[in-house]
Amino acid sequence: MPEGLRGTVIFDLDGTLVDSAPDLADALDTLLEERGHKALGLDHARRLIGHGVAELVRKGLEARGETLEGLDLAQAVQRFLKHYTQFLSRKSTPYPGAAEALTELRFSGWRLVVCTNKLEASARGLLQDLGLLPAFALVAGPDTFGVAKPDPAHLLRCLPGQDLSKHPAIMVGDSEVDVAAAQAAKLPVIAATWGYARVPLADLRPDSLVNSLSDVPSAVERLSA
Ligand SMILES: O=C(O)COP(=O)(O)O
Ligand SMILES: [Mg+2]
Repeated sequence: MPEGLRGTVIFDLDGTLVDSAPDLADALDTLLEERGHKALGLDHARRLIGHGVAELVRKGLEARGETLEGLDLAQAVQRFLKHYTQFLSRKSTPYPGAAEALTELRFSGWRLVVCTNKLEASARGLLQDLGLLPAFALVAGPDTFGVAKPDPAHLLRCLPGQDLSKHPAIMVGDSEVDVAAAQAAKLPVIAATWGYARVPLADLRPDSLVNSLSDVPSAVERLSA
C-alpha cells in the first residue's frame, strides 16, 4: 500500500456507480431482434445484470425460448459485445453523487478500485466516457485476473500486498454477488440499495446499507474506525 494511503475502497460498477442497464438492455434487444425474437425491454434486462455478459446473453435468450451453450453461446456473446460497444455510454449515467463521493474518498486518503463482472475493456470504456476513470488505481473485470465475483479471489486480487490489519479494504456493491464475494473474502461490505439486486439486500446482512452514493464516504469511515 503506497505511503499515506489508508486502505482500499472496492467499487462494483453496474448498478453501483453507473446506471448502465439502459445500454445493456438496448444491446441485448438488438441481439434478440436480429435472431428473430421480440425485445425484452429494460425492466427484464435489469434483473439479468450482475453475473457477467455471458450470463446476461444466456438468460436473455432463454427468456425468449432459445437455449445456447458452448461455442454457440460464445458467438452470441461476441455479437452482443459488438452491439454493446456501440451503445456503451449512450444512455448510461453515473448515479447521483458518484463523482463527489469518489473525490471525497480520495481526498480522505483512500485508494479506489473497480471490481466488476463487466469485461475490463467495457468497464474502462464506460468509466472513461463518464469521466470517472481517473479516480481509480485499478479496474478489474472477470478477464483481468481470470476470476469473477462471487469468487472472493476477484476482490483479493485487487489488493496486492495490502496488509489488511493495517490498511482495511471495504467493498461497495449492489448485488448478492458483491455481498457474497465480500463476505467470503472477510471484507466489510456496504450494500447499495439503488442498483439491480434481485433479493432484499438487508436479508444478506451487509455491514451497512446505504440509499445514496453520498452516504458511502461516511459509511466507509464508520466501518474502518
Ligand atoms: O456486467 C455485469 O453483469 C455486472 O457488472 P457489475 O459486476 O459491475 O455489477
Ligand atoms: Mg453491480
